[in-house]
Amino acid sequence: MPTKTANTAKTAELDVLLLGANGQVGRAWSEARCGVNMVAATDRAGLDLADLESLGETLFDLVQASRPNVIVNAAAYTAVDRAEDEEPLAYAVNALAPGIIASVAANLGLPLVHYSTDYVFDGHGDAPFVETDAPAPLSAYGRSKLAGERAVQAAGGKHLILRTSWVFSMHGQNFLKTMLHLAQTRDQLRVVNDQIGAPTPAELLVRVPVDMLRQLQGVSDPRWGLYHLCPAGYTSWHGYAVYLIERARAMGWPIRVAEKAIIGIESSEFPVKATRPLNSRLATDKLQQAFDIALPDWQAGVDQVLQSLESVR
Ligand SMILES: NC(=O)C1=CN([C@@H]2O[C@H](COP(=O)(O)OP(=O)(O)OC[C@H]3O[C@@H](n4cnc5c(N)ncnc54)[C@H](OP(=O)(O)O)[C@@H]3O)[C@@H](O)[C@H]2O)C=CC1
Ligand SMILES: Cc1cn([C@H]2C[C@H](O)[C@@H](COP(=O)(O)OP(=O)(O)O[C@H]3O[C@@H](C)C(=O)[C@@H](O)[C@H]3O)O2)c(=O)[nH]c1=O
Repeated sequence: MPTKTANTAKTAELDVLLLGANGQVGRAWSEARCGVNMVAATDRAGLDLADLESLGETLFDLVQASRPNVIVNAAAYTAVDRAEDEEPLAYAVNALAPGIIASVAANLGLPLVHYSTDYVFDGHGDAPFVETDAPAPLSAYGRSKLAGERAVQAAGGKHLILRTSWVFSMHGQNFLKTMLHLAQTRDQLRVVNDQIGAPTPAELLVRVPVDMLRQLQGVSDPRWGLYHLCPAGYTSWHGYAVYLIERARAMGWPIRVAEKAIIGIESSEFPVKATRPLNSRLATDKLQQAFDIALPDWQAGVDQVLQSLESVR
C-alpha cells in the first residue's frame, strides 16, 4: 500500500515518490542513506501498473498527497521467459504504464527516473552499445521495455532513462542468489559462457541517479535524457558465476561444487523460452562525461552483496 513517511531535515534533498518499492532497485531506493527523502513508496498492491484505467488518477492523487520533487519508477515486469507467453501483460506494465506515469509527471512538472535494459539490443558484435545504437530486441520483454522508453520520451517531460544490465542485490531474485544456492546444493553447474555483459548492483542504480539529479539544473538543463549505466568491465554469465562462487568459498560459505565443475556452455545448450543478446555490453562514456561520475568495477558490487548476504547467513 502507499505509505507516507515524515519529511526529514532538508539539504537540497530529493523528495522521492517511488513505484516498485519491493523490487531489487526499489529496495535499494528505500535503503538509500544520502539525500533521499522517501515521501511515498508504493508496491503492486498500492499501485498496480497493469491497471491502466485507474493508474493515472491514482498516481495523480498520490502526488498531490505526498508532494514529491521526483518520481522514480522501479516497477517492471521482469520475468524474461514468462513474458514470451504474457506479452500483453508485459507490454502493459513495461510500456503503457510508463507512458501514463510519464504523462502525469510531465503534466505536474516533475522529473521521472525510469529504468530500461540491455535486452533492447540484439547483441550483435562485441563492442559496447552506445545510446545512439539502433535497438532491435530479441524478446517480448525487450520489446516491451523499448516501447516503455519511447513512451517516456514521447510524454515530453524531464526524465532520466537508465539502461542497465544483469541487476543483482541481496534482495529478491537474481542470478547471483540463484548461483549461490545451486553452488551449495549441486555437484556440477552448467552456465552459458557466450553471453557477455556487466553485472550491476542495484545500489549503483540509486547512487548514480541521485548524483545526476543533484547536478541537474532545472528544466532547461540539456543533460536530461537516456543513459547507459552499469559498472566497468564485463564478463560472461559463466565468468560471473565462477567469480561469485569462488569469492563465497573464500569467505567460508559451504560451497559444494568444485571450481572445475562449473562448466561453461553455449547458449544453445541451455534452452530457454526467450532469446538473450550475446553481447549485453553497454558503453557508459556519455553518463561519465556529462556528470563526471566514475563507475566501479563489477566485481566490487559482487563482493559487497556477498558480504551483506554473509552478515545474515
Ligand atoms: N533485474 C535485472 O536484471 C534488470 C532490470 N532492469 C530494469 O530495472 C528496473 C528494476 O528492476 P528490478 O528491481 O531488478 O526488478 P524486480 O523484478 O526485482 O522488481 C520489479 C518490481 O516491479 C513490481 N511489479 C511487477 N509488476 C507490477 C505491477 N503490475 N504493478 C506494480 N508493480 C509491479 C514487482 O512487484 P512484486 O514484488 O509484487 O512482484 C517488483 O517489486 C526495471 O525497469 C527492470 O526492467 C534492467 C536491466 C536488468
Ligand atoms: C540458472 C542458470 C542460468 N543460466 C543462464 C540462462 C541465461 O542465459 C543467463 C541468465 O539467466 P537469468 O534467467 O538469471 O537472467 P535473465 O532473466 O535473462 O536476466 C535478465 O533480466 C532482465 C530483467 C534484464 O533486464 C537483463 O539485463 C538480465 O539481467 O544464465 C545458465 O546458463 N545456467 C544456470 O544454471
